[in-house]
Amino acid sequence: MTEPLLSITGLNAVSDRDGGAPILRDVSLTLQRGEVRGLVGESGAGKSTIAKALLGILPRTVRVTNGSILFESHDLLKLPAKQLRDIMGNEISLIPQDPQTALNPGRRIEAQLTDGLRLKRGLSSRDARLRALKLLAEVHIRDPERVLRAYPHELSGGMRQRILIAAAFALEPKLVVADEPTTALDVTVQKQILRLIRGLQEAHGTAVIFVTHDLGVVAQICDTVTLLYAGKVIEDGRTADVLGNPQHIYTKSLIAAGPRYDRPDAGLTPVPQAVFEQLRSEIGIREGGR
Ligand SMILES: Nc1ncnc2c1ncn2[C@@H]1O[C@H](COP(=O)(O)OP(=O)(O)OP(=O)(O)O)[C@@H](O)[C@H]1O
Repeated sequence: MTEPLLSITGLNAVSDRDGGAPILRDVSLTLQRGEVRGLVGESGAGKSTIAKALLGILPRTVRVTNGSILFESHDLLKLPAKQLRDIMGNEISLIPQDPQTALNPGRRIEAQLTDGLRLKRGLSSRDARLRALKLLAEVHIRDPERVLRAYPHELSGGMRQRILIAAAFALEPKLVVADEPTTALDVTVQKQILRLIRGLQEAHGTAVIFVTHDLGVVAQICDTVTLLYAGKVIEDGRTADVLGNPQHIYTKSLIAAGPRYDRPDAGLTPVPQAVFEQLRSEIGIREGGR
């Protein structure tokens, strides 16, 4: 196998907000170029913490105590601020969760899409505009000329999310981190957006880390998946293997709990309490604590 694009090894983090409670417990995962990996787990599993560590935006109250995040040959946890800034936005970019707040309300879409192309890629205003028009066409926006002139509030939530996706791919990054990008959207738009992200990553050969709490989303767009619980990797592998032949009882229960994108009429079966007890004892979480 070729050298991975990204390799997280033995990552441990604690919360200084919560008296040093563990947030990540020995997390390791790899990502090949062009691979789409889902990071899945319930609220508090540590998905966003991993995404933030990748983007160099961990809050001050989260402290990494051990481990490395190798992106190509650089350990993102050890890189000087300037080099880290060069990588972020250029080689690693983010599709944020909330299209309502992620765009600057006071600037036209053109300015927001062309800044990076001019400042980081040295394109002239004219070339940056042409590139922005092409990007908008790639995310299937009709009438891209009008959209470039618009302010965010003049566009629907689905349109704004498409623009954020275009922006994330604009500089041809090697890795896009998508942080629950479809949570705020209704189900039909959600499917379109997932297909769009998959189409763009295939066309550009970009690797994607896709943060979600939804196994249906994983089934739809991820090649591989890492399932987390309480900051611990519970299962990891190719999506078809993990979903088709789950090894851990937690994974089995989650799949049974649905809703399944391929079984939309299946009922909801909550994960049994005994499964959480088993998980907590395996991980070494004491009663009531972390
Ligand atoms: N700013 C912070 N400072 C300290 N601890 C934090 C901070 N943000 C989150 N945590 C803790 O880190 C743990 C993991 O949170 P994280 O947000 O990574 O989980 P998640 O899987 O992304 O959940 P969600 O789906 O709710 O976003 C939680 O126990 C949380 O209390």
